[in-house]
Amino acid sequence: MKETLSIVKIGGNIIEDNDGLFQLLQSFSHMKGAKILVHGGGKKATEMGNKLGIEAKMTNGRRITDAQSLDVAVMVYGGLVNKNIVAKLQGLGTNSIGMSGADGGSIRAHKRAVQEVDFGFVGDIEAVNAQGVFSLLQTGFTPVFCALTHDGKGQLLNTNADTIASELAVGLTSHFETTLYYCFEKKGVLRNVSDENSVITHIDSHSYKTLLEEGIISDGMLPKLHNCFYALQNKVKKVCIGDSSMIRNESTTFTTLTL
Ligand SMILES: Nc1ncnc2c1ncn2[C@@H]1O[C@H](COP(=O)(O)OP(=O)(O)O)[C@@H](O)[C@H]1O
Ligand SMILES: CC(=O)N[C@@H](CCC(=O)OP(=O)(O)O)C(=O)O
Repeated sequence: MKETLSIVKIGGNIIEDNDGLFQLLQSFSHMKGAKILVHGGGKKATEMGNKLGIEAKMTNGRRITDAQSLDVAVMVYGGLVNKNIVAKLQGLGTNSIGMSGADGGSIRAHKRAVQEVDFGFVGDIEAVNAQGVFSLLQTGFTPVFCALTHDGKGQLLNTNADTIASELAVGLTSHFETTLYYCFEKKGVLRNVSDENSVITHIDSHSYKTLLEEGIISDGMLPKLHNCFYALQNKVKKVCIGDSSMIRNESTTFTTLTL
């Protein structure tokens, strides 16, 4: 039987909340077995960009990344956010190691072709170096991935952190039985975004389609759900969306996805 692997993705709003982030990292530290943390930081990048006079442009939950925005993304995701999380996890006794997709050639991508929208330096993932990441896990490291990939020719690219998490989960199914947790500030996918208690506890491919048609899934929720189903279609064992109580096994109210 394969060993289990938990991949936890945390989003921008958790990262902005110091206490919430620390609580989440504590819970993550207590998780048993092989694990990987993937973080975003979109909000922080927008905030830093604003301070530098670089305005954020988003389309369908994805950032249009010109050369200046890419610099901000590299500084914020690969530097500020990643290194703070790694240091906090070290403080909690988890031997974490900060990773971008360029480190160890772990995630190669290509610059997205221009279609209706020119996303600039946004990377679509081509390959995950599962063997390399597996070796880190076997050595006892806990990788902490930021939202950056590389094209193998020297260019860093900005890739949505939800996508990084699902591609890692899929890539590592060759070595592990993988569970993917999307942690954000809400209890799960909500039927009504302004009602915290309207959690949809189960979504399958059929209800997903209906939720999209009804416009219940929008903004940042679009790439998240897309990535959940991509993972399930590619042998990831379990996918859940919820707040940090989900990974503490304290809450039964979160969203579970099935095909
Ligand atoms: N049906 C929905 N349920 C929950 N959140 C939703 C929904 N539709 C849109 N959203 C929005 O999506 C946001 C989460 O997307 P995003 O900020 O990209 O996630 P993350 O925090 O993981 O980066 C929520 O804060 C919420 O405002
Ligand atoms: C291409 C693209 O959209 N990249 C994302 C990467 C960061 C991210 O995913 O952050 P959250 O998880 O906090 O949203 C961005 O720059 O916003």
